[in-house]
Amino acid sequence: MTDHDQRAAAGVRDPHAFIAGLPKAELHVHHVGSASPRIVSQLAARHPDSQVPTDPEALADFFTFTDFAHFIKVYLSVVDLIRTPEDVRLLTYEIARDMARQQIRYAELTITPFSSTRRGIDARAFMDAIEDARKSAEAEFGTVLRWCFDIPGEAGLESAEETVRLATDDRLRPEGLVSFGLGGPEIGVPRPQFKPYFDRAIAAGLRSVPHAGETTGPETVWDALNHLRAERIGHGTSSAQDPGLLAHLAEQRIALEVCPTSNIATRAVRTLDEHPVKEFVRAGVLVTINSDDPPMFGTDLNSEYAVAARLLDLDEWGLADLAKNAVEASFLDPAGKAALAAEIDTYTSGWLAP
Ligand SMILES: O=C(O)c1cccc(C(=O)CC[C@H]2O[C@@H](n3cnc4c(=O)[nH]cnc43)[C@H](O)[C@@H]2O)c1
Ligand SMILES: [Zn+2]
Repeated sequence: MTDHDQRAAAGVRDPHAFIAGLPKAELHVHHVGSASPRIVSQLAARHPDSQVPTDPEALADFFTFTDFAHFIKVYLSVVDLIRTPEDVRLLTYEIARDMARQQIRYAELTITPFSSTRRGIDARAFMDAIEDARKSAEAEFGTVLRWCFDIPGEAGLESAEETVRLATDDRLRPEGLVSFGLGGPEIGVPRPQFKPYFDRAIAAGLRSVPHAGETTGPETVWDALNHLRAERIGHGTSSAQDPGLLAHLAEQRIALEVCPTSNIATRAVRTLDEHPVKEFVRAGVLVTINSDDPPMFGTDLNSEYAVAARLLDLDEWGLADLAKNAVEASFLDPAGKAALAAEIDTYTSGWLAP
């Protein structure tokens, strides 16, 4: 009996092994938020004065959040661990190693360069560090990385100006940069004020991918669409409250970057069973599954696919379709999209072959 026959005979539909080998793309994952305990320990060893614990149990406690504001406070203490271009390079390269272990073939990594340049890292050295890590990671692990530079909105328009400068100055702009985002808290940070910065980024050829509707209502998603010309929405959780918005997202093929465990960890959604991902799918919205800040939320992309399989009752082809949604919504070129979609199909057919 093959593995597949044994599983079928037992009536078992545990998707974990299938997901572990499924080639995947990730579209919503943060740079600093991807620092695993292993990476945090390495950085903390370099900077022993830091507030971040290195012991795994203490770190798990440290990464338990009371709300979104608390999450950002903790996030910034990890930002404080990244002090030199070599820290930036190490973090980026090690993230790619962790991605490759999960069969992530392509990732658009959200980076907040303002947080590093304002802490004194030279902009040129920062760009060289991420690009060096990107090239090494692709050569050594086979994972293709691309960058989304995001404005930390709560840090004000000064941060928007600096981010768009770093993203559009021909002498600085890194080769791997494909998109422009907006992160951090949404409450008290209206999206429309960032329109001029998104206009400049879009004019320079970058794609628009702001966070919206993670911690505020559907009007923030409309603002992201109307003012920031969003092509995908980071989270978009509250879109479920507005049927007209869901219809618009579905019709325009504007993907939602859904991050289920993140929404529970930051208390944006009460329980996984209450997560609106089912409503998105029912409305025909292009849903992609992502991990956001995986070690901080005790998850990884494979676990998020397992959550989606349960919430959406997906079989192997359903999971393959989910993986292909991410390919479709990515900023890969058409040949890259076709190749990754074909790899997903080949893997799935092989897995299900008798
Ligand atoms: O770096 C600073 O000095 C600074 C000053 C004021 C405010 C900020 C931020 O708000 C940084 C927020 C930071 O959070 C990142 N992030 C990670 N996960 C999420 C998420 O789920 N939703 C929104 N933002 C998230 C984001 O990329 C920003 O860099 C910084
Ligand atoms: Zn995010």
